[in-house]
Amino acid sequence: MSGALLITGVGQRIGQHLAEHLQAQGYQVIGTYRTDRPSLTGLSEQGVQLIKCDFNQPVQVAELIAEVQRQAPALRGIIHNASDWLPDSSAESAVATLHAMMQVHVAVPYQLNLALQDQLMASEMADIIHLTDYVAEKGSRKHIAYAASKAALANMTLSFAQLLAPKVKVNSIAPALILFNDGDSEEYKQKVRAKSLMNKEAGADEILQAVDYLLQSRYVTGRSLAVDGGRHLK
Ligand SMILES: NC(=O)C1=CN([C@@H]2O[C@H](COP(=O)(O)OP(=O)(O)OC[C@H]3O[C@@H](n4cnc5c(N)ncnc54)[C@H](OP(=O)(O)O)[C@@H]3O)[C@@H](O)[C@H]2O)C=CC1
Ligand SMILES: Nc1nc2c(c(=O)[nH]1)N=C([C@H](O)[C@@H](O)CO)CN2
Repeated sequence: MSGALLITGVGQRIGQHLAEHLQAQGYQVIGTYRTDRPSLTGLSEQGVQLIKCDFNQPVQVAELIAEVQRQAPALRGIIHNASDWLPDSSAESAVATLHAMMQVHVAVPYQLNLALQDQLMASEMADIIHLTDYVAEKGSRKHIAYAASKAALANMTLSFAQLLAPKVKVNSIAPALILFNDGDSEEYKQKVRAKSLMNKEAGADEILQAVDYLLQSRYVTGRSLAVDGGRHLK
């Protein structure tokens, strides 16, 4: 396993797990982060190239693109992991919520994919992986803007797969209940676990295994890999 991989949102949880393990596999991970966290020290010591970027700041996104183009003239892949899970807010800030969801889940992935396509094409083989969500196909009563933005991201998988084939494969991974958040109550955890046939919190390794499968494939593109414990059958 080799080549430069851009992973967004590596400061914690799934993104951190992906960065640590893909760097250990021999890829040169370029990881974006927004918030300074103790985890970043370990990633840096492991050799991950860290770039601070708030996707709500256009100048910082432009600087990120220029820095990736400098560091990786040939880019093995982009994993769009960065995300905010905002609940729908009160009416007065509803548009702000929708804009925030579309910015992090749609606008920046769209901008990065277009701006870095020459670098992806310069790699012997390349992958784009969009981290979407089971709710992209199902909807969500309490995260309407979030789910709509993930559905848009899933649709971009179809478009970019057609645009960049055959040199660059483009796929989605659609998770459900991979990691709970600090502060989730036992009552909430029990309720959410019960939404899937497997009735469990999957763990970040399930996403790493899905990423490994897609990076090693020479054929799968334009598809969404569901990692959701059979939630669609409950
Ligand atoms: N956890 C789960 O059970 C599920 C996760 N998913 C998807 O999997 C992916 C990983 O999930 P998870 O690890 O829980 O994600 P997190 O909620 O931990 O978010 C990942 C990172 O995204 C970064 N981020 C958020 N907003 C911005 C922004 N405006 N600019 C730059 N970075 C930003 C944050 O960076 P920082 O910390 O540096 O501020 C954060 O650490 C996400 O796309 C998520 O939607 C889908 C279904 C289930
Ligand atoms: N960016 C994030 N997206 C999502 C998260 C999260 O923590 N951050 N969590 C979920 C949950 O798994 C939800 O599906 C059940 O609690 C969904 N997306």
